Parts: sequence; structure tokens; C-alpha cells
Amino acid sequence: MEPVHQFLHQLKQDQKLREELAETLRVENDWNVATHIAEKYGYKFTSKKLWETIQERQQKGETWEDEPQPAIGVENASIQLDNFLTAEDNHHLLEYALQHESDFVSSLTVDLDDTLHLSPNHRRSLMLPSCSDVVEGVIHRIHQVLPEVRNQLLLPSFPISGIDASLTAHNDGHFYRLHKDNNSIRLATREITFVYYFCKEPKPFTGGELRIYYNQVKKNLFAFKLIEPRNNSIVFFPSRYLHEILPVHCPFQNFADSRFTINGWIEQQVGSSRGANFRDLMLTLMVMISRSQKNQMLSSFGT
Ligand SMILES: O=C(O)CCC(=O)C(=O)O
Ligand SMILES: [Fe+2]
Repeated sequence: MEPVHQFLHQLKQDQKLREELAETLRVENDWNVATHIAEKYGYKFTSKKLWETIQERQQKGETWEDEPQPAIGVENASIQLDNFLTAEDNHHLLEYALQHESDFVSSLTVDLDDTLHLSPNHRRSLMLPSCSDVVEGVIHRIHQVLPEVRNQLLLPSFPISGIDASLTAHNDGHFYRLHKDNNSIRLATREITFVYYFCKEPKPFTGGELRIYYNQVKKNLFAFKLIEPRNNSIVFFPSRYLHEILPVHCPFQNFADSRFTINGWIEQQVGSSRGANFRDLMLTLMVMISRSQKNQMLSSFGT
């Protein structure tokens, strides 16, 4: 095994080493200290090697858990709450989306290396940039139900750094193929995904179910749960689950008949519980690395 993998392996096993690294990261606020500590323990590699290794393992879908995750029962895979907003707020969102039809643009995907792409074979839908004003009401309600959601999903409480959200529309032939929402370094702090559905009544489209793969049964076989996109309902599930949106059929292709959502992510704040476990420590490193990469990019642009 290469020294960098050996070091990560020891880090996973060794609570004292984790505490030492966590404390040094906190004091120095510089991810390069990880290589100094590794060297002290007899593992020699460069910061670049560490960065590449973490990135590579993250891209392969590593979840950085100390222990293998227990199998989840279907009832704890996701939670869907009906009548989430008042009927008035629900109508208001639909009106808002319809009024802003001409501002919608094609949705992009974030690649494993954090670059944004238009990928029509992977994702086809529209989104409304800058709609933070209408999203606020949904976020406010989310905070109210969060304890119940965590309970149902068997997720321990964690410090939240923020809730990010966007407004999307799926019309005829639109879909989003299999993906995870936290599968890049920049998105690794996403813990819980939510999707609030709204549309005209009666529902003017068919299809568009959300399929959530919550358990790996065998190598390539997953147990999944199918979520019906009901108007004024919201679904929550852990962002690390694979999921996909099945193709939508809107026979008349009117924009107003779209499957609309406000969907987003509850993000874990890293730092406050640093050192407690391997995953928090890896998240901390990832956030520090991506911040320093961003700074390097900015300085190379001369800002
Ligand atoms: O619209 C949905 O049901 C899910 C959306 C989704 O998976 C995403 O935007 O990442
Ligand atoms: Fe997603």
C-alpha cells in the first residue's frame, strides 16, 4: 500500500492520531500540516499526493465512515410530508414560476471535479437562477420539521452551515439520471437533500417519479423507493443516496404543466466537531483544500 493510503488507514483506526490532526488543523488552519503529521508517524508523501488521493477516493464514492453503514429499512430511507405549505403559499409559488417563465435556463450538472456542465444525456430540465426570495418560505418551514426528519432518517443532529436551494421545472421528456448530490469535494458537506413539489391540479403530467436507492443489496443491486411528486409535498433523504428522476410526460408541452420543485440541500458545518470521527476530519480537510484551491485560482487572476 502507498504511504498516503497507509496514513489514511491509520487515521481511520487511531483516535489519538485523529485528535492530533484535528487540533493541529484547528490551530494552524492550513491543510498542509497533514503531511507534517504523517511524516512524524513515518509516512512520507506530498500535499499534492494527499489532495489527489482524497479526490480520487471521493470520486469513487467513498463515504469516509468509520464503520460500515448499517442496512436501512425502507421506512427510514426517506420521508415525504404532504400539505407542507399553506394552499396560499403553494399557489403563490406556482404563479411566481409561471410569471418568470422566460428567465428559466437549462440545468447544469456538477462533475466529480467540481466543474459545471450542460449534460443533456444525463440531466434535462430547466432552472430559475436567483430566486432566493421565494425559496425563503420553504426553508423556514424546513427548519420547523427538521427534528422529525432527522428522527425518521436515523440521522444524528449536526451543526448546519446553510441551506442551499434552487427552483426547477421538468417538462415533456425531461429527466435526471442516476446521481448523488454530494459526490464532489465542494458538495461533500451536503447531508440531507429535500425536494418540494408543486404543480397545477389535477396533476398535468405523468412520470417524473423520484427513485431513491437506499441500500446496496449486492454488488450492482440496490433496493429503491419510488416517490410520487405530489403537489405541495416535500421529500427528504440523505444526500449520499443514489437517486434519479424518471422521464416526465407532459402531453401538451405547456410550460405551465411542468413538474416544478424547490429542491436543495442541508449542509453540515465542518470544524465544530472536528476530530470526533474520521468522516468529519476528512470533510474538514476537503473544505480546507477546496478553499485554498479557490484562493490560488483567485490570486492567479490577480484579484
Ligand atoms: O426533482 C427531484 O425529484 C430530485 C431533484 C434532484 O435529484 C436534484 O436536483 O439533485
Ligand atoms: Fe439529486
